Amino acid sequence: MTHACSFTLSKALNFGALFVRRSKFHLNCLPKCSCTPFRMESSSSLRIGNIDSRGALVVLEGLDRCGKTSQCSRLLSYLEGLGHSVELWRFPDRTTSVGQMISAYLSNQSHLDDHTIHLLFSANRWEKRSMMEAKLKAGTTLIVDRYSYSGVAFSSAKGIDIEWCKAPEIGLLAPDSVLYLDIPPEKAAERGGYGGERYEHLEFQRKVAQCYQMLRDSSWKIIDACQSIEDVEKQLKEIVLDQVTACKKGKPFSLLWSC
Ligand SMILES: Nc1ncnc2c1ncn2[C@@H]1O[C@H](COP(=O)(O)OP(=O)(O)O)[C@@H](O)[C@H]1O
Ligand SMILES: Cc1cn([C@H]2C[C@H](O)[C@@H](COP(=O)(O)OP(=O)(O)O)O2)c(=O)[nH]c1=O
Repeated sequence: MTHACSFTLSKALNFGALFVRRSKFHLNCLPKCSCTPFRMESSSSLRIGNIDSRGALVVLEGLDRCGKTSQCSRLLSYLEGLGHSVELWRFPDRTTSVGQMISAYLSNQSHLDDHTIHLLFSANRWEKRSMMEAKLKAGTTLIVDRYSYSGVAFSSAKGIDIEWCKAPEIGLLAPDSVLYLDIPPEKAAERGGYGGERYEHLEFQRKVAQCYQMLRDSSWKIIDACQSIEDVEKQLKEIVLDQVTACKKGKPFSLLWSC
């Protein structure tokens, strides 16, 4: 078990280092705005007429306890009720061996260098990337609880350079919509349920909130998460349905890092 873990860890770190190196190449080669839409050719695309219909990639982001989990499951039921193909995903995905290392770190059972854990979070997204693309192309909408923005916000809140944090995320699929559940850190802390996990401290969450602000782009919708669960849900449903419709009509994919 220890062996398997250290093997995976070394693989993940090699992979991370490779990405940070390759990202320099990417940064130099890509146009300034790397979210230029493009079509990904594949025989497995769902083609309706001459349109590449696909599922939407919808990401929920925000501080711990902002209400992501509650809203993700409501969105899932809503879209399923309308007859859409939809799945709920979350990052970190703690089911993989990389995910188990992350889980041990978050629950303070292991200690890792800040850069190392950052690359593991990123590797955890990369190991799901091809599955993500396949699902979307097959027409399934993915509602994702946390994504690259969490990766960058939480690591840069520790003082790591933000561009360094973004680098290993370059080339992942860009979300069609990022729903940011906005809540003052003090309010989120009042909701309780802060367990023993590593980042569940008010002072750190304040820094994370500031870092999230630097990541906002045109794909973001900011929702006041202090409203009732039902009011938040109503707003999210509208935004998500618009995206699902746009993607069904063949909205092109984009890649991170979004501008
Ligand atoms: N809009 C809301 N108003 C009040 N309480 C909420 C709201 N949304 C979620 N909660 C409660 O806050 C806690 C954390 O919600 P959860 O959905 O697990 O957040 P997250 O997944 O972002 O950590 C839960 O007890 C949940 O019932
Ligand atoms: C996805 C991701 C999460 N995190 C952090 C955010 C959370 O504090 C923690 C675990 O996420 P999660 O299990 O979603 O916790 P919660 O339900 O409280 O939101 O990991 C990162 O630091 N980097 C990442 O890339």
